[in-house]
Amino acid sequence: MKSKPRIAIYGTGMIGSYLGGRLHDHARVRFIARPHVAATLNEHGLRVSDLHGRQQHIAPDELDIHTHPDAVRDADLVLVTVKSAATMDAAHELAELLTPGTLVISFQNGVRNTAELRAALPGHKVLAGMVPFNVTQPEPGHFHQGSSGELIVERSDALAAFADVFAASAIPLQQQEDMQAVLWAKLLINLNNPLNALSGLPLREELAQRAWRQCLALLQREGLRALDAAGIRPAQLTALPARWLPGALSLPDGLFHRIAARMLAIDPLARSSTWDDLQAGRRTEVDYINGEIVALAASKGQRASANARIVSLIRDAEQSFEPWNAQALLRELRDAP
Ligand SMILES: NC(=O)C1=CN([C@@H]2O[C@H](COP(=O)(O)OP(=O)(O)OC[C@H]3O[C@@H](n4cnc5c(N)ncnc54)[C@H](OP(=O)(O)O)[C@@H]3O)[C@@H](O)[C@H]2O)C=CC1
Ligand SMILES: CC(C)(CO)C(=O)C(=O)O
Repeated sequence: MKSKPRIAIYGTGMIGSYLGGRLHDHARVRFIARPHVAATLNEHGLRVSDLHGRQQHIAPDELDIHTHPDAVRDADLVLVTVKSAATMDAAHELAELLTPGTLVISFQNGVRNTAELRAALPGHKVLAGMVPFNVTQPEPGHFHQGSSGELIVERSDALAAFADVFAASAIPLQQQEDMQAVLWAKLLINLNNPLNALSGLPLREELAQRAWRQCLALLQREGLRALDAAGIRPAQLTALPARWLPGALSLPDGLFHRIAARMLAIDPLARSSTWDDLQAGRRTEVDYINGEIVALAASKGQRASANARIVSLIRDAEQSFEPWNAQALLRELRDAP
């Protein structure tokens, strides 16, 4: 019988815990975690569940948890699941430790993590990945997938040894050639992250309200304009092409709820990872999401004023959080200089 591959989770948080938990029965999963995360998992074990009703619990003594990066040494595959600002540090740590030729997949939001990992890990195969769904932690050690979608990874022969493991773990890998198109399309969706955080509402409640969707439409229109100018065509990740999303989002509530029911098929408690960061008092990824649109627009001689305003509002919220009213924020974004 073939032995199970060794998969290391580098950065055990929402996504790392969930993916690692799912993979546990079909691979030798090793979690590289911060001490407080390791303590939680060692006390409660790891429970993973999803909105389709799948449940799995792994007892503490079955988990292989480490708080030192050294534990990554003998991995066959490393899943990088740190936030974007931590990628460079993770890349340098991995460069010291990985056996040459180890496969690395970035399962992170943002469009530059894979390039950063590749630059620091020239002797390794680094693939871009994308997580379409949301993960929350309803109670310590319990990680819940609150929306649908399949993992997407850059097409590569190197995945042959792992594709069956992911499929058997009910997180199949969809392989695609043009990952920049996928990552930019995901980034357009992630433009909602700061809005969700500023709303103080779960995603489903926020997106059910037209004024919040109009804020998102405004941010996406600026994004699409910048992508057009740069000649980047975002992939289609939702039922509608990216280009049609601002129009659909701007529809009155009744009509939107009828035509976009799938967009609202989200667990009632799910929130964006930017909300998680604000709640935990961490610096958010806003520079790697809305900040990317501001930078791309500027490189093409355009302005993305609404996205720039959102970046500065999130900076303020990182210091002191006050939820926004949707109409007030919409006015603020429309009036952004
Ligand atoms: N949460 C979600 O629902 C989704 C998240 N994503 C994306 O996935 C990526 C991961 O997000 P998420 O899981 O939410 O992030 P989390 O902050 O929950 O988890 C990342 C963990 O990695 C730790 N970490 C950072 N650097 C290191 C290191 N060098 N060694 C060991 N541990 C480290 C962090 O600790 P510390 O905080 O102390 O640095 C943190 O505990 C992000 O890019 C995010 O945008 C994508 C889709 C959905
Ligand atoms: C899944 C989604 C889009 C949820 O907002 C996300 O990527 C995030 O929270 O960072």
